[in-house]
Amino acid sequence: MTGTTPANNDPTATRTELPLWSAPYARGPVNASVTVPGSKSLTNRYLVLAALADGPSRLRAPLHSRDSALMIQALRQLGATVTEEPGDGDYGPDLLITPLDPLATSAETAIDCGLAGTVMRFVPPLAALRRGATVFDGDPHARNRPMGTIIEALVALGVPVAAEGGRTPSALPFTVEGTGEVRGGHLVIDASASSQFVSALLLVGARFTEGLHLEHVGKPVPSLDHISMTVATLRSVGVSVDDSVPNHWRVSPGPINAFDQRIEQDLSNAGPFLAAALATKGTVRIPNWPSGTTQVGDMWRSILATMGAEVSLQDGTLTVTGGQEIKGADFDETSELAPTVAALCALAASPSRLTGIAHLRGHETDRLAALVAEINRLGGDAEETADGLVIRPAALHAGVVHSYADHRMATAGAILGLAVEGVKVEDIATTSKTMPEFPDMWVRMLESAGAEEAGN
Ligand SMILES: O=C(O)C1=C[C@@H](OP(=O)(O)O)[C@@H](O)[C@H](O)C1
Ligand SMILES: C=C(OP(=O)(O)O)C(=O)O
Repeated sequence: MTGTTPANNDPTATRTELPLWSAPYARGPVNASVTVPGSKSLTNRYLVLAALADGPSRLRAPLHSRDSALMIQALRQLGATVTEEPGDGDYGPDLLITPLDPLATSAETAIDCGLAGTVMRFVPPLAALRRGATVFDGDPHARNRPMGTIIEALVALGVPVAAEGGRTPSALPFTVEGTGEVRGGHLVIDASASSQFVSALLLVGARFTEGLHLEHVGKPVPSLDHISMTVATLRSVGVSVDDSVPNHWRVSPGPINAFDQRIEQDLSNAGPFLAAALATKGTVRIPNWPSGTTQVGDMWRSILATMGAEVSLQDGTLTVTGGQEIKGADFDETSELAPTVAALCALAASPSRLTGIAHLRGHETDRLAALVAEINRLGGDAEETADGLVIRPAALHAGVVHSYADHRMATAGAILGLAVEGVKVEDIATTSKTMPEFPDMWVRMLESAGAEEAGN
């Protein structure tokens, strides 16, 4: 089910005709309970660790989406076994993983990274630990995503990485010549373009002969919560990580324990549903909200309260009720939550400023340019700054929201459509990157709000 996504995320390219989805317009307040599928970030981290563990592992309630399918396929190609068994969750089977054998030599294999940052950043260091050549490529736009740091890191670790013609690449596609062993030690990188460079190296560091002392030098690393998640995930499988000094991470060499792990639901993907409470002045409840988590999506509790919602977490259920109006506000470092926050800001009664998100230009699309273009196409007033966005109140009108093969642009369009009649979202199926169920879940949530039925 890896599928393909079209190349419409390059704003300068000729656009391909894609289906338009009539976003449901809410005629009244939504009142719904929503259970969200498993976390992409946790699923793909635990999949990598399972492939390197000292025995078979089980993931309970994992995500099943394009990004997790691409990761599973990549691990299978590198020699791990991944099978499914019925699970007890709402969203598909559990996964059983038998680790790969690093010493087994296998034929050259070509891995499709799709548009998944976790696959294109996390898998090349894993390929370095196996004997043989692994070719990496992905969707057309994947070739524009920052990759230089991970390539340079592997080369510095003594792992040959080459592009066609033998030159050293700075982006996809490229070939990693794995030797089955990496010495590790002290490695200096610039991870200012993506936290995933740090996570990718930490995830495999325990399997380097000398472990890894990773040091970041450069502008600040973005999305630090995702690095905390990597560190917590590693510790949960017995890996010793010292992150007590800022910009230094020390991973001790040693085994990765096999595990049986339940995956939390994806709190970032809970965002659009919670946003619906504000956009429709209704109530949305999310059961099984974790009491402690490293997911950046836990920030919804403070973000949505700042925007005027009533937010409570009781007996594990997060309840969000929208106020009379959405309040604009200033938010720093909203990471992958930013497109959802920006959609709410475009519906707000006062101005907002989002800062600390310059690196979103290297996400699934240039998200800053895409958000400005799409909010303004509906009559909004959004402007790009050096490191974020300014969004001022404006009366929005019907129109098409382009999704640029970006799941979070598509869900941002759906949020705008709740409050603005006549919004059509291009290629809603692109939400399959992390939430293939999104269109059905959205329509189900809106049954409580007298919404028009969605359709093409
Ligand atoms: O490690 C991860 O799972 C992620 C890290 C972040 O990447 P960046 O640091 O590139 O923002 C985040 O935006 C992405 O959605 C998932
Ligand atoms: C940036 C994102 O994804 P990726 O893991 O592909 O970087 C995202 O999901 O918002």
